[in-house]
Amino acid sequence: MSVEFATCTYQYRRGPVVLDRLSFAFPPGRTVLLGPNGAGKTTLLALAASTLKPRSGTVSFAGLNPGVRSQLRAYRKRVGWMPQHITAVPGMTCREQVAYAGWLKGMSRRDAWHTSKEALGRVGLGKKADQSASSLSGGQLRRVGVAQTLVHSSRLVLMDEPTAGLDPAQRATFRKVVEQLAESADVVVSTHQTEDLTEVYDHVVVLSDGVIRFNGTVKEFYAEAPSDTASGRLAEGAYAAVLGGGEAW
Ligand SMILES: Nc1ncnc2c1ncn2[C@@H]1O[C@H](COP(=O)(O)OP(=O)(O)OP(=O)(O)O)[C@@H](O)[C@H]1O
Repeated sequence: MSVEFATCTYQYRRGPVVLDRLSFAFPPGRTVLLGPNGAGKTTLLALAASTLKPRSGTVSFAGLNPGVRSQLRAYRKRVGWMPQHITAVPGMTCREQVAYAGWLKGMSRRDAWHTSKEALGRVGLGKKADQSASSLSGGQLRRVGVAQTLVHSSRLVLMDEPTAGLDPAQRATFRKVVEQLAESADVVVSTHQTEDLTEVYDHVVVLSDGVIRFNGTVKEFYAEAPSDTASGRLAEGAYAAVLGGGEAW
């Protein structure tokens, strides 16, 4: 099972056509979505999260189409979305913020409150549960963002540039979170940094100018690198090759 786009077109009101009749399915498992700035990664993920609606074509996951009114709620319950910028809700504790996200996804208050503690524990913030969300560091706030996707037991978790601005230690923690998440959900993580492509992922998708340039396993992706590429630079070499030798960012 995976999220599928069928001849999807998306254009911002006063902006470019970002996706033009795109037909594509994210593979199941752990996928990293690579692409330069402006490639359309956020747009693609926001369509998958149903926060944007395609101008034409359909998005579907688990047999549900978010464009059909009666299926939207069930769709959103299954799909967790972590946007690029997580903001602390003023006056809420971490636990309240996570529980609130669950309630917004249709959980009862009681269930959302109950599972919020566990979700925070899974991202290593159990001890901060009763602390004001506004008092957290940027990296900790992102972990709250991850907990918000865990609270309603998503089957698919979409994360938009979750590692931007994280230090190396926080990146390492994030990789563990992805590994844990993948035990119960498919995960798609977008980034424009090839160093985020680690052994944690099974698949690579490269998007550029709204077009899927590559969709395959990590091994297949590395094979795109020129044969004289040093082993430590395979991701970088493959990315440049897939983008046609253009700038990697
Ligand atoms: N709200 C908007 N209104 C108009 N144009 C937009 C809007 N949001 C994005 N765009 C344009 O759509 C295109 C795709 O943007 P998108 O944010 O999806 O790319 P991205 O790959 O996520 O980029 P980045 O890595 O920089 O976040 C870009 O040309 C961008 O300028």
